Amino acid sequence: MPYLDLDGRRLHYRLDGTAGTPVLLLSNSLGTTLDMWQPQLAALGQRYRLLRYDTRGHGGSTLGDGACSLAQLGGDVLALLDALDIERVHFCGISMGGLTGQWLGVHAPQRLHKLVLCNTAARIGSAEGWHSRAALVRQSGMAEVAAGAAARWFTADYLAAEATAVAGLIRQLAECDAAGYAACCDALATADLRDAIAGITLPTLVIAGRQDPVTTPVDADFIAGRIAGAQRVDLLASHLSSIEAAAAFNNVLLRFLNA
Ligand SMILES: O=C(O)CC1=CCC(=O)O1
Repeated sequence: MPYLDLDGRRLHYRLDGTAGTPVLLLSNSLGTTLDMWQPQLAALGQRYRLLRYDTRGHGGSTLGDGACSLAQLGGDVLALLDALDIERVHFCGISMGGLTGQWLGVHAPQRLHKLVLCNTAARIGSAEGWHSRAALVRQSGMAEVAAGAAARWFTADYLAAEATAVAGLIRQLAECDAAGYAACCDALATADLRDAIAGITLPTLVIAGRQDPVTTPVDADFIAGRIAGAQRVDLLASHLSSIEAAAAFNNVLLRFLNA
């Protein structure tokens, strides 16, 4: 289990695949870990070296002094690339990870080849909503947020068909460090890249879930409309489309990256 030490914090990551092949960096959503990319490993790992990490305050990555902003989340990615001596990567992030990708596309495009933004928005939710969710978990722990997550993350059909797999993800969310989760809610509360992403010039693919109630196809249209030349795809899924529609997700991603 490799860890990167960063000023009293540690960042948990995994780098799998053959040295010399292009690196695809995968960035997780709020309340998940690098394990969420399990459905991508076999399909994408044949062609790409896969670099995954737990976002700050999640999984094996600690929070540090407690504060968290989108710039810090983006800075963690740059610190990881520097530490591993990797100049440039393809970047794929989902939801909060997609916001981190947008931040990198704006502030560090020289470290990226192609950008894949999945089930995300240039501004996710509202500051008020994130502040109240942060306050809830700081006060009462993860139980209430975990209880509502399945309906935010997956369609009813997927929940019925894959109850065991979903239960595992929800259990992991319930065990998430409340302080780490809340700090990332704080980061989401202030993250607003609606103007800034117009400056992104990287080849970009924007993926939405047709039934995503959190970051909707309209949010994806907004991003694709602001980034010149961005490609735009809808999948038959809710919020965690990389899990719910894994085969289609992998195909779309490979077609874009391999082109
Ligand atoms: O609310 C959720 O659990 C979904 C979500 C919002 C931002 C993110 O990364 O996940």
